[in-house]
Amino acid sequence: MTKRNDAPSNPDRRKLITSAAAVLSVAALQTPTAEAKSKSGGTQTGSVDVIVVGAGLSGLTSARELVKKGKSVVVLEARDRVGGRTWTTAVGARRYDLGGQFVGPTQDRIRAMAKEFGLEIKPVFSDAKHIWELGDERVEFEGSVPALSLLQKLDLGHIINKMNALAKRVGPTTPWAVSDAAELDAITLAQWVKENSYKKSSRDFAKVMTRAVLGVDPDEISVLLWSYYVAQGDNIEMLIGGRGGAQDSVIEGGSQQLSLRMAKDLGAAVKLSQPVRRVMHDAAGVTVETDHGNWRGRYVVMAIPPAMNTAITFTPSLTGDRRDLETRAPMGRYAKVVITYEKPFWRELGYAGDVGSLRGPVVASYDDSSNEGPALLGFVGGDDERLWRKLSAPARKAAVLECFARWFGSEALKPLAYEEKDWTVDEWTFGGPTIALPPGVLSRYGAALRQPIGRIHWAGTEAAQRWTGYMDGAIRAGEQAAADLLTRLTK
Ligand SMILES: Cc1cc2nc3c(=O)[nH]c(=O)nc-3n(C[C@H](O)[C@H](O)[C@H](O)COP(=O)(O)OP(=O)(O)OC[C@H]3O[C@@H](n4cnc5c(N)ncnc54)[C@H](O)[C@@H]3O)c2cc1C
Repeated sequence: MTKRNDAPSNPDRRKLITSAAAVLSVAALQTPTAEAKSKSGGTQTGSVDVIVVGAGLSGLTSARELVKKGKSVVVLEARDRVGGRTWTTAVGARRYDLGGQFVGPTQDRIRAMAKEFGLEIKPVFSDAKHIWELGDERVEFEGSVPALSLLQKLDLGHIINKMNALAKRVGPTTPWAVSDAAELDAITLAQWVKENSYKKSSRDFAKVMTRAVLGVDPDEISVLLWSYYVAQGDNIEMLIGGRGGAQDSVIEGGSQQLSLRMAKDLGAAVKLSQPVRRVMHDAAGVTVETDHGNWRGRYVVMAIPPAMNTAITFTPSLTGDRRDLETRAPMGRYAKVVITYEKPFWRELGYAGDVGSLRGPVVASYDDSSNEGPALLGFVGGDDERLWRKLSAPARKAAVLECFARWFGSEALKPLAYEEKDWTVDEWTFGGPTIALPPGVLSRYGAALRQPIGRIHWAGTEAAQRWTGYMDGAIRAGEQAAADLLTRLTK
């Protein structure tokens, strides 16, 4: 069970808690009767303005914004903890993030929330040598430009510039509306890179990039999806960048603290271990069924990955574009490993700890040292994850440590502790870090990512209009869903 031990520290937050308590007591008064039978036959547990499904960053943000404006909410969460794809947990005697972690310079919403909670955002160590391992070739370099041959650099620069220009044209909000959306959605990123590059190193680069960023190989996603994703995060350099990029900084003490702090403020409104099984909706309201009873609300916010909705029965069923989207929206194949050490031996050898590699299974690594002590982290994504997942636990660990030993020497084989989390086999996420839409989906069904259906609104990072797939996007989408509902609730 996740600990919730943070005390309120500033007057604004105390005000929020007080208003949350007031709203919850009003909600309790509105409860028809604690044991009354609902229309569907289950036990009626309570009645609120808005039911939020999912206590990740997005759902909790929605709930928090609604409570701030005096609305009553309940947040129903399947797991026995809040935070969803953010999870700060024990790695040996220390604590690290096994889910979402990095914060970039233009991720304003997560930065604002961290600041509000008094959490420190610290740059990742990166002022040393970086490693790229493409095929059997290993290149080491300092600064941001990899030590490739002139022709390789020109070729890579060419496709990066071309992709950035395409992303700018497609834009971060309605990629399905560009005139050639169907055309761009009909080809895979792999095809596009092949047609627009001459060097194998550029194609290898694309594979490292999509495995590390989305947990898929370039032949699995459409070029429209990738341009949209790049546009949401500004440009490729920002998406893949360490210092100055999306991997610039981390929240000291772990990202899950944001959700823990929000849940603490929301108090009894957050219900853990309550998987939602059914959502009944009509013109009068919504009834949401969990294993522990039913909740009645005026609206519902579904703050879970699109594919997770397919495990819930909607009555009447979600027909049309939304259902088509959900059944065609796989998550990336993504695992994260954290390895702790006595000392940061890689730094002593002049390395930053970050690597991009195609040799597998670890596709990207970073220095993960914090106040807790020295550590390295790695991602296993795309096809490598599929193969790695099939190994025994000791073989998976050995394969990961082998990567770090290849990069930083045999000291890497003597960790204090090792922990892995394969989100692909997680019951309540189905993969990570986010959806990776294959060709033909975004141009047809993209608008359904955000379009409410009657009293059902969609949040979750996948609904964001900036930084989709990221923690920042989750917060933005949560804020947007709350703002939309506040407009409807005050009509
Ligand atoms: C390994 C990994 C690394 C990542 N790294 C980064 C990073 O460095 N930086 C970054 O910004 N982002 C990163 N991300 C992405 C980031 O974590 C997510 O974008 C963000 O946390 C999503 O939040 P959310 O609230 O939208 O969804 P979630 O966190 O998925 O929350 C949804 C919640 O709904 C619950 N749920 C699902 N089904 C039901 C149901 N039927 N009933 C009730 N509850 C249900 C789930 O248990 C979950 O708690 C990473 C993700 C992963 C997996």
